[in-house]
Amino acid sequence: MSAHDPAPTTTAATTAATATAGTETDTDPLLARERAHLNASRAALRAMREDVQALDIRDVTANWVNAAVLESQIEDRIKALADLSHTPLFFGRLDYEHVVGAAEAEGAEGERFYIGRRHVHDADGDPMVIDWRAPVSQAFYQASKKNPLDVGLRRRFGYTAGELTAYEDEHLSDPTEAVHSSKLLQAEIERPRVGPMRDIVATIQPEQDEIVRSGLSGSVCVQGGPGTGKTAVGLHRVAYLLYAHRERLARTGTLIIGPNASFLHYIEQVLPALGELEVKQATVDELVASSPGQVRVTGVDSAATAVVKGDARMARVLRRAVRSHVTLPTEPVMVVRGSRRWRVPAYELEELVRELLGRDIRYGAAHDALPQRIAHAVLVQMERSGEAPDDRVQDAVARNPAVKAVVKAVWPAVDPAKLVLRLLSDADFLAEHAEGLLTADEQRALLWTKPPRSVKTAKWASADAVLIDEANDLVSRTHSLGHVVLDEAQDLSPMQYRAVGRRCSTGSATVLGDLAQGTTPWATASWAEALEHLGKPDAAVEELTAGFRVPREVIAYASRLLPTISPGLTEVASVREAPGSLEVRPVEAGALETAVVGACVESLRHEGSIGLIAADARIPALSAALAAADLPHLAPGEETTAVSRLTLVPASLAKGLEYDYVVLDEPSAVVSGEPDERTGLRRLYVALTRAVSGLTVIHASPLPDQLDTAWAGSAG
Ligand SMILES: Nc1ncnc2c1ncn2[C@@H]1O[C@H](COP(=O)(O)OP(=O)(O)OP(=O)(O)O)[C@@H](O)[C@H]1O
Repeated sequence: MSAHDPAPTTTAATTAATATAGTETDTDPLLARERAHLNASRAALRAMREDVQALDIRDVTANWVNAAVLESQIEDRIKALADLSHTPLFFGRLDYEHVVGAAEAEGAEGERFYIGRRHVHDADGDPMVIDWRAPVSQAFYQASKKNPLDVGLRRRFGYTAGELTAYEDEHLSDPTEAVHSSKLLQAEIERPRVGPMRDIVATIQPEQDEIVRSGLSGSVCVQGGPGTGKTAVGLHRVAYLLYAHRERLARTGTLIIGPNASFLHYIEQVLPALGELEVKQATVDELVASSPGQVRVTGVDSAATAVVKGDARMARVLRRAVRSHVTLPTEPVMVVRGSRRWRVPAYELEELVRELLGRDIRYGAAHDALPQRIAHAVLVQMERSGEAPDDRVQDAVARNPAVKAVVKAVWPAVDPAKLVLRLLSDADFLAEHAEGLLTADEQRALLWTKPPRSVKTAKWASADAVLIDEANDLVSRTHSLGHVVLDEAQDLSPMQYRAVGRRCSTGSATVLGDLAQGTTPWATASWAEALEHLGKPDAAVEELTAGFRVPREVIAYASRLLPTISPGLTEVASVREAPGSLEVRPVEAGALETAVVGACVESLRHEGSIGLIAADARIPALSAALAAADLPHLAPGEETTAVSRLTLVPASLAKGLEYDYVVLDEPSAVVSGEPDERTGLRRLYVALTRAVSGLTVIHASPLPDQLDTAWAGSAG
């Protein structure tokens, strides 16, 4: 069989796709040819690596600083050129019907292309593998029978233990060939999930690809139910943007924001596996903690207080409070230089101050500009009286003690942390600036019952750090990055959106989330609102509805909660063909832990990772029960390995994570662990949607009505 063999391809494809190494496929000449290309590509990659290793930089660098920079660049390149045995060099092939035009081909010529994670060329510079992000590769993800994009053949390759063992062909321009679903995609989705998150380059779906490749200048917001690939899409989008706009983003920077450290740890391998080593990751708390003059967070707010602190109206309160430091001058300023005295009258100073207030520049920038403005007024007088002062004179006047004194009185420096401290401790000061914005109750919720003595001794909560960050930005502009990916965005407060928005004010953002998974008291109700706070109201909102994680039966069960927790949201349509399993087991009150441990033991008989998810308050009891049964377990974020596969997951940390088999302990405890029922049910929805292959729910207390009444399945 050859690439252009008229043999019935569906059969050939199916046979080939399901074939494994060591079977008759070893004699398949086509597979042999593809393996030969793989070996030749590997050899070419080795040669590329050796070329870089052999580089002698002694003659080209003028000094040691340049040499050090160049050396580290070379080291990175050597790392990027490593041939990783567990990541195949290419995963697909495209045979175009015609030679591809120069614009799309970029670094590749001809009509046949092998698509892989990186570009590989032979000794003559001819391409052997094309980067998946190159324009010519896009058809691999987008071409269809309906719109073949000039692709005659799309071939997907299957690997077993690093060996090329299977392929699957689609003759897109052949009207007689039936459309069939990809077995390799199914195999990839169903592969056990041990270890950190993996890349999905080989199987990105068309609707995902559109988001991945959307331009750098626009912001995108993706709403998608659990397991629809939002995180995967966000990470691949970063990889794509770095490829398409490498120089610009190297200058401006990219950042991925996730909900907590264990989640960030779970996703941190994806970009390095795609050759991108430079992307930073942070939580919102870490982000604001890194701004200048920040405080140490040691306190916790009540939900009611945190909601007020996170409300966008706080930005206006802070703005008023910052600007309240400006007082209009009532006295003239007298500058003495040599034998002469120059007087700027109060009304002229007032004009300067009013002009700066009206220009809406940052408070700190105006503070820095005012001395120069006053000096300019003095210079005008000097010129009028026949002197010819230059810039140095203006600078000297600006530094004159009389000018400094008037600036200090009129436009004093503001310390953001001290300002927030005063707002939260001084009822009159707060009332003055919150008037017409916050109710008396809201103001009371903000005030510390026992005001701290100083910034250092205050028990700052994380919402306070966000307020300080806002105040910081009112004083001096926050540095903006080129692109920010914000994952699990539904959980941010308006003030947190503003904090993230500042970090991409001159760049763009990818916002990923699911309104139904919002579990903070301030979780966003609509994307339009969230994007407004982020400062990207024009971002395109896309929806992903195909689910790649949760089996059909399990997602259907979890979706019974949707009408209560997020009416109007589309239920995820699972693309998983394997049926998966769902079991709901009621047990006697005293037998809960034993039943849970038993379910973990059963799950461990399967391949892959196991997550035991429970209400946070239940974790100590379950940890003890696992220990008593000699079942070692990990904490979320700790990497599962072939020997250590069971993780005990507090429900509050389950978001974004996934396990092959999930045992869910006592759903009603997960719900009652939250301040209100809707948040509790949303937390439960998150917990119910972490399973890739099977979910066992164990309960001693009645299940929430939404799950129970509608459920006529295998309970018991
Ligand atoms: N096109 C794809 N091919 C193969 N696997 C995919 C694809 N898209 C997503 N997946 C896999 O599906 C799983 C869920 O993806 P991901 O975690 O990105 O979903 P999510 O929408 O962020 O979920 P959640 O809302 O629960 O955070 C992951 O294992 C991911 O690798």
